[in-house]
Amino acid sequence: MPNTTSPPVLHAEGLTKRYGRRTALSDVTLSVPPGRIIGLVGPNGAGKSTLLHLACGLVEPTSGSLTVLGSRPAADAAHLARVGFVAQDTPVYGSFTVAEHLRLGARLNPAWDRGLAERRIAQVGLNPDQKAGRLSGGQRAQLALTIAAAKRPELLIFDEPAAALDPLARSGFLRNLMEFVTELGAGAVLSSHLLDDIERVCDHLIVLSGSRVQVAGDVRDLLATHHRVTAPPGELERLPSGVETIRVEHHGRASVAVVRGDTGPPPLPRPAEPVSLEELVLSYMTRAAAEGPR
Ligand SMILES: Nc1ncnc2c1ncn2[C@@H]1O[C@H](COP(=O)(O)OP(=O)(O)OP(=O)(O)O)[C@@H](O)[C@H]1O
Repeated sequence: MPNTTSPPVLHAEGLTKRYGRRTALSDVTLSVPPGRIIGLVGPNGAGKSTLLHLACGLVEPTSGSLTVLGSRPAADAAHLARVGFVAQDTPVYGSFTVAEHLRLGARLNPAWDRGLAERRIAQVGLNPDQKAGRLSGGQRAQLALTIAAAKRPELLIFDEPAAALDPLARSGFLRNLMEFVTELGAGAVLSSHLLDDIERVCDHLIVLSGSRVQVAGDVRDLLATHHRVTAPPGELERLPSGVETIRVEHHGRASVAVVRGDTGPPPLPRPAEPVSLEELVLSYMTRAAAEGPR
């Protein structure tokens, strides 16, 4: 079980990744304590997969640093075994059966939990003799999740794992993911465009947009420090110091702002209302899109 003396699950300082002249990730600095389920959200091309690929050691930073569970990503075989990765398209070997995938997993991973793998395959109704190439998207995602979890990693990384699944399959998949994380005592990073999913399973949020982190933190803290204020136009242009405007929308005779005040309830001229996680995320994404690349 992770404890408070464990190193941060992710720790980035000035992390930058360029592909040729294209900047995929720019000057990312963040630190996430262990044992969290981290939601990574952002528009297409924001840099989410790049951050996850850096965390798995699949690509190297151009500059800056990143540690995962206290070490350089994929530093050695032992570190590789501590991280389970499920890639965006949940790749499997089409001509291998489900059972062959499990045997391969056992051969490649010293801490392979055969009991967990076989129990999970039975629970989700996968036929061990079925060729993986004939599985549906949902079944493939379940197989990939089972393989990642049977490594008994300390951190599970998922790149849009549920994107191709129908709502019922997605709901089941997320429930399984939560069960695994609890059973393994592991942390997880989950990138998704589906804010409902993020809201359902994540307790830590990172919003990436335009290759930069727009906001990151504990979900409860973020919801406690962000508010919605509605006021006549003009009134929201002069907010007290210590209150940051994230986004303002004008609707006829009213303006609606999402604001951030980190030192208790913001001293606002109008009542502050709570925001949903979706509203918070969209406010940061809208602001980043309006600012354009920096
Ligand atoms: N191998 C690569 N070569 C060149 N450019 C790349 C490469 N991988 C990513 N990029 C670029 O880096 C930027 C970030 O891409 P990335 O895939 O990390 O975004 P994303 O947030 O995961 O997007 P999506 O939500 O569409 O999956 C994009 O502009 C993308 O075109």
